[in-house]
Amino acid sequence: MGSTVTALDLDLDADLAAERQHLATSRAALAQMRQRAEALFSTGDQVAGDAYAAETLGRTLARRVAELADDPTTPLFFGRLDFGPATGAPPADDDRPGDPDDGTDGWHADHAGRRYHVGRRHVTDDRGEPLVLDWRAPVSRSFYRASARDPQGVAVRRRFGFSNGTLTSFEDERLDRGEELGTASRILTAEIERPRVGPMRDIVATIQPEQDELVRADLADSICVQGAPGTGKTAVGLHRAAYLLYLHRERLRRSGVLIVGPNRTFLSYIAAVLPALGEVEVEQATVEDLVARVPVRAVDDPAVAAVKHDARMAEVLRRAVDAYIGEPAEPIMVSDGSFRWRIGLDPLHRVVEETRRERLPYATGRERVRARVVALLQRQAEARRAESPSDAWLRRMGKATPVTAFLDAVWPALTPEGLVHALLGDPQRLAAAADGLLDAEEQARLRGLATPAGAADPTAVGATEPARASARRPAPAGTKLGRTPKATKWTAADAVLIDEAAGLIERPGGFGHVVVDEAQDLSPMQCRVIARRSEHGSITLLGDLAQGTAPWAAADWRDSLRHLGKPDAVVVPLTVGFRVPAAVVAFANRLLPALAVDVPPAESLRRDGALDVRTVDDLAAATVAEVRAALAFDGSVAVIAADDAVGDLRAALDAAGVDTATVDEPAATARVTVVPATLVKGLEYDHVIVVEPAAIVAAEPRGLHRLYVVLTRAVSRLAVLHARPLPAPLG
Ligand SMILES: Nc1ncnc2c1ncn2[C@@H]1O[C@H](COP(=O)(O)OP(=O)(O)OP(=O)(O)O)[C@@H](O)[C@H]1O
Repeated sequence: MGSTVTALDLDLDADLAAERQHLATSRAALAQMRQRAEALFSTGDQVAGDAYAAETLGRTLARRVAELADDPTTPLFFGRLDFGPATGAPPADDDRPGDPDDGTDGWHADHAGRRYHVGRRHVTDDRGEPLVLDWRAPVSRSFYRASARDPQGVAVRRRFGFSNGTLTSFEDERLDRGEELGTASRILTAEIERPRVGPMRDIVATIQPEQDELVRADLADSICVQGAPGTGKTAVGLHRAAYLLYLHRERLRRSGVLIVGPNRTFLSYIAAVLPALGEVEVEQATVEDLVARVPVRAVDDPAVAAVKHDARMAEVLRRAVDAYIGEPAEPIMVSDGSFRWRIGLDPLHRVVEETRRERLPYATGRERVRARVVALLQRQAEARRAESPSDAWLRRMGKATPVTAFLDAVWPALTPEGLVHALLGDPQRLAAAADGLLDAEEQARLRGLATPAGAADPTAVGATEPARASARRPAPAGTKLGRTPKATKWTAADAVLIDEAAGLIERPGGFGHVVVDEAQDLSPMQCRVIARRSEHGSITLLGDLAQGTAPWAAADWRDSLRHLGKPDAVVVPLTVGFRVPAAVVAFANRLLPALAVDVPPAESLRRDGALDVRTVDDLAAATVAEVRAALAFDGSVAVIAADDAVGDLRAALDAAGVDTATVDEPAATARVTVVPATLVKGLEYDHVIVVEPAAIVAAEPRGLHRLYVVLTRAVSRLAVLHARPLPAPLG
């Protein structure tokens, strides 16, 4: 084709120029909104009535300023909706014009003939007219859900292409003429094929309809998303958090939203997504962070950890707490000036029994018993003195030595650490609590006495590779019980038990919504950690049973949901992959039959990408050569190997003059990261070089699952280098 300029080209140029103008106007308006917020912030203390009000206002305004930050490299809007003229009557079961638009209708008469730009946040001009609509606004929903079959009143959907914040192109779908691009959209393709660098980005511009359905699920709904690698589970969870915060701002600001991820590396990888969407107040934590009441200074043998993470421990602990509640043995006598009050054994029995039946948190129960004893004293005093005692009298009675002594005898004060310390340190106490739940061998393991099952000599001829690998690691020492809880060296599993105990003793505070990523790896007891924090809220559970690498990894989401206290949550599959190219998915999927999980197969949207599986003699030299070749392309490069091979590979790359980073240095400028296999879950890199799969598999009991995770990290290219034979399913 020649370069004849057609009328259509001129139209397109004019359109593009107009859109650029709208972008410039919107940016200027956002800058003004921010300036106004900053001006309010600096004068906030003058308008607020008192110091407290000034502080609250200051915080609100500071947040507003942060929310209005404009990142010149991210587009302020990414789409446009042109609603057609209102025609015909609305369907009978639908909203009427003028009804509040809840976004669930197919009738948009209120929007007929209007045009909206859809972006990351609302931007209005100085008269309050919208220049950009937040992607979470009800009307923006049509940007994600309208289709040729159900246009929802939209005549044209326009998507914009950007390069470094500059608007470079657009793509129209005339839904009113039955045109729809779906996943054939050039702009979607460019976005998913974009070379990855740095931390995770939001996907607001290209959320797909089945993802949007999850993102916009009701706050009351708990959902579980089962999705193959790269189907956007993490993205969906983060966008759901942002969406719920938008819709229920005040409520969730009070109760809070929590994101739980598998480790710090992952949390720092996703940390920038919510702030980029204007959400700066979401707490992100690992389960270890949530249970960090005690420092972890010891490591359990896997067989011991398995018992501590078992759901039966919840009942053991509950019984252990109950066992502290005793029977009253003698009456209470309190001297009160010239009076002496006496409460006999019968009423005391009734008080304890009644309180026990209420099944309150233990510490609340203790205070309830105290209050009931004081009430009995009060009744006697009133009968004798014919007047109501003062509050000070009630407080004094509550603290009277005989009352406290009674409480200490029948309902002693208890700390979570103290409870677990006593349970692990006292065989009789443990035997009583575990009777019929844990066998003698399991009880011995809890007390650190039993030889862990299967702990044959790891160096013996014929010992399995996992046994040899674990022999290279320092032997786990288990809990080192000191004389007091403080002097005890606790393990990570102990911290979970202590959190369970805390939940029995005190009523924990909860979040309005909790998003749990990589949830397939949670043990039943870890699920309960989260259940306690979402008892009155909802959860979004994200994971892939095929990627379960923990010894207690879930085999069925129903079990996890039960432990999470949300047995009725729906399990929704996501099956379209946005990360891993089809050829790489096909290679990794060869492992699936060996993983013993029932998961729906996923299909990749990506037809591009390259897979190269090679036998090599010298792994280090081949890795260096492969990294050099990868650096010729754009994007990030990761070398992934068994944990104990990482040091040598990094040294080889350093020696060859290749600058490398570790996963713990997210700000590092090096494009090459050397990643231990156990830390790569949830992450992605443009070009992935997997070194010696057999060693990755051999390093741990669920090594094949680990390898499946490792092989599904590549966005564009995967090279697999091996000196030993490939694990059977891949060979
Ligand atoms: N609708 C979308 N548009 C563009 N990119 C998307 C979309 N959905 C997901 N992605 C991209 O696909 C990649 C994988 O997404 P994400 O990490 O959320 O997947 P995941 O299911 O959590 O993967 P894993 O199981 O490996 O943890 C990310 O780069 C994400 O930005």
